[in-house]
Amino acid sequence: MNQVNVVEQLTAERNQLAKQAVHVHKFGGSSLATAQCIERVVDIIRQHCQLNDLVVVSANGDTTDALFATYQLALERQDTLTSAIAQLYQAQVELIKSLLSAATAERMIDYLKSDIQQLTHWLTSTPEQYQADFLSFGELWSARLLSAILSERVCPSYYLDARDFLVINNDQQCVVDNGISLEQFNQVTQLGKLGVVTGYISKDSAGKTCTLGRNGSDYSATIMASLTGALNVTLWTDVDGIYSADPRVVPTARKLHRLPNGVAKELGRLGNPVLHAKTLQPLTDHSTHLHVASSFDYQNTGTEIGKFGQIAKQELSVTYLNDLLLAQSESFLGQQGEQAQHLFAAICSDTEAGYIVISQAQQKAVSQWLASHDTEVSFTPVAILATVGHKVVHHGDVKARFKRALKHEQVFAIANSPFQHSLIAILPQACSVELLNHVHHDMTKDARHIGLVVAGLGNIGERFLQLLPKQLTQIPLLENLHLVGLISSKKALINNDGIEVSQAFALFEQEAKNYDHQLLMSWLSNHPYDELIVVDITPSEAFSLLYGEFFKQGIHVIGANKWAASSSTEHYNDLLTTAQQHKSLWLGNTTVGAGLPINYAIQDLINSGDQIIEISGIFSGTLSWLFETYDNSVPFSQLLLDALAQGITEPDPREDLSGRDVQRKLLILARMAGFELSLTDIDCQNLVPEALQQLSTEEFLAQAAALDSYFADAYLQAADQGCCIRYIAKFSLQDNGQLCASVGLAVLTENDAFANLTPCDNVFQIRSHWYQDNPLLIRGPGAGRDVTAGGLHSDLVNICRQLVHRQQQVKLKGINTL
Ligand SMILES: Nc1ncnc2c1ncn2[C@@H]1O[C@H](COP(=O)(O)OP(=O)(O)O)[C@@H](O)[C@H]1O
Ligand SMILES: N[C@@H](CC(=O)OP(=O)(O)O)C(=O)O
Repeated sequence: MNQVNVVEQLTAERNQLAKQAVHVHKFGGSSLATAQCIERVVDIIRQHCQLNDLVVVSANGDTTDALFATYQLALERQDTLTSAIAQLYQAQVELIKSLLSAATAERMIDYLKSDIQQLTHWLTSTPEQYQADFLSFGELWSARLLSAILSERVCPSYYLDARDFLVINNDQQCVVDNGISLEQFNQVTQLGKLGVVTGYISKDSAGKTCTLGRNGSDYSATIMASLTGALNVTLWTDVDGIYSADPRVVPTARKLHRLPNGVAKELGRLGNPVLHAKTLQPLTDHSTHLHVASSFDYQNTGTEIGKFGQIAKQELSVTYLNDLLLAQSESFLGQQGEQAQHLFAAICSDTEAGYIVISQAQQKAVSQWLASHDTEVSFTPVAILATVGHKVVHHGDVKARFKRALKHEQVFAIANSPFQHSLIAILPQACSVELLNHVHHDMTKDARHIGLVVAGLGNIGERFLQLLPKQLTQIPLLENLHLVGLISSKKALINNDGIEVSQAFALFEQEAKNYDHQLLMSWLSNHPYDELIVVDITPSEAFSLLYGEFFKQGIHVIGANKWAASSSTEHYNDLLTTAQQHKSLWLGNTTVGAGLPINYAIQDLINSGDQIIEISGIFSGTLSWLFETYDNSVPFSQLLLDALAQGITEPDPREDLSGRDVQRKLLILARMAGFELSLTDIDCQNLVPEALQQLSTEEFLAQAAALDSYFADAYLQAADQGCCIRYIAKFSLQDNGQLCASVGLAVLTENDAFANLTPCDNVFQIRSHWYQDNPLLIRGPGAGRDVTAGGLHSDLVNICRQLVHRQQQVKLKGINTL
């Protein structure tokens, strides 16, 4: 068979199997520690697995530790061995009894008794011959138990002892013999059932049991994926992802949402317990997706390991390994040093200084190798502390920061890592909690990645995006802000690796897909950012109805859209409560007065202890223009058509004349000022006579002259008294504690503060306890492309300022989950 045919056949086999094993789920010991944990795992399997997936399990809880301790007692011939064995037995019996029906439990206990008999025999005769066989019981018991539970409660299931098929070369590297393993796997696998496979254990080519090393079940899982062509591997553990440092030790650790393959490999090699050093080895073609998730909080998104763009590559983390040895010898100089580094897969080395750093277990092997070279060697206990990130060795700034962080510490050397993704400091003493926290802080303090989604790409949206590139370069607070989503009413473009801001519109034109609500919501709930901000520049009520969902996901909203802030009291209060519960921020600077700082003024007064008693003014740019300009020299309807032609009114000017927009704005301000009010509490004068209200836009425009006499009369009556007419909004607190609120046409004296505005300007007058007789006035452009887009940018900077120091809580079992 030629090469192509072999590949084709292998691919065909893989594909066939891929249909069977779609997903490999690995549950670590912590996820299977107690009956309650196992119940949770059964739930996860029920929800996430399908028949023919594979489940790989570790020993329950600390069983492997207990087995090691028992083995040690056996080696030392200690009297306590019998009671240690009894404890192993008892722990399993308790799990079996609490999770299975009486009949199945009885059968399982019979199997267990026979295992105990077997292992007692080994441990009391020649334990050293049976170490691996003995340690294998942890995974065997765990797989047998889970499979029995699944068969009783979920689906047909069977357990597989990996020693029945998984063959490795166990001299040092644990390399899998894929050919034989696959062939034997095909013989033992059962179709139409969910297989539960033992992690951690395998056999060598002579059929002897061997283990894959501590934490080796992760490696078992990726081996299974590679053998079966599974496209996904999920490592379910007790933490909801991989963090920038061990979260049990570093409370400020950040979740790494997406880890590039090479970086994950390096983290595993340098001590991160969530990833065994070899976990990524079998996934050479990178088509399999690796995912770390918490079995204690399985709705929460974990860490994805794969191939990602620039944003994921910026992440840094810190890891450490204690109990290592620094081996110094002439033989570690030059080429020989390189050979030794490779042979012992040293943690790090320096072939100019003549040393390698190895694990304590390697001391004997290294000594033997050096003896054959006839050179002296000295071994010194050391630890390492490393900063890990994509190609960090090439980042002078990261290197400099790492050195600065260690400036006052005792460091033997900063060594060359054999891989480009880490910088490694060798410490003459164990890495302390303080040191780890200190270095982690210095390396990651500025790293919070914020995703930005812009919804609504109309006039203001376009301007907002045009301003964005410059904002990102000139405002330090926006340093880690990435545009990741663009949404119009029909299309959406989402890119986790970031959308180039200077080409946002072109990219949207080329790459946006039809808007799919389901897909969008699922992305929003699984986004890989520390924080996500949605800027709503749509006029859509439907989009505003998503705010509640956004808040539940911890997503922040900047709304130019008035619907949510002026919705019913019940809905509005619900939104506020949900946002508060989920620590989501909601800013709406531009809903009233575009970029004018009316919201800041109100908030500042209230936060400072003042009480607002009245707000009034002209809140509509359109109505401001119309009444500032109208002098009865041309009919009102003609002025209205002029305003329409200039884009000053809405396409249907009745939306402006109805007063509803002003009514909503007054409601928003009243709520901002701390009053509970609904739209119906605000009297609203509709300037469109009833007869014109139901017409189509065209019909209305054709009959607009019907408005003229009303406005001419109003104007002339006012002018007779030296006054003018303006559309005013006002709420005020009455002596009886009631709020009186209305919007409508009012007659003002010519020198009134509201009577002499630049057409289109807004004016806001605030009376409070501190500003009673001489009220606070804010006036200026209250609409328009630049000022509204500018107001949205003001909200964006404001939100980023509030988020910059925010820390997300680590979801870690035992610390904050059950
Ligand atoms: N950088 C890190 N990110 C996440 N977890 C870490 C990290 N460093 C150490 N840990 C710890 O690793 C533990 C998970 O590893 P492990 O004991 O192998 O889990 P399992 O029993 O599921 O295989 C977690 O409890 C977590 O606290
Ligand atoms: N039970 C083995 C193998 C393993 O991978 O366990 P865990 O998934 O709990 O780290 C050990 O404790 O080393």
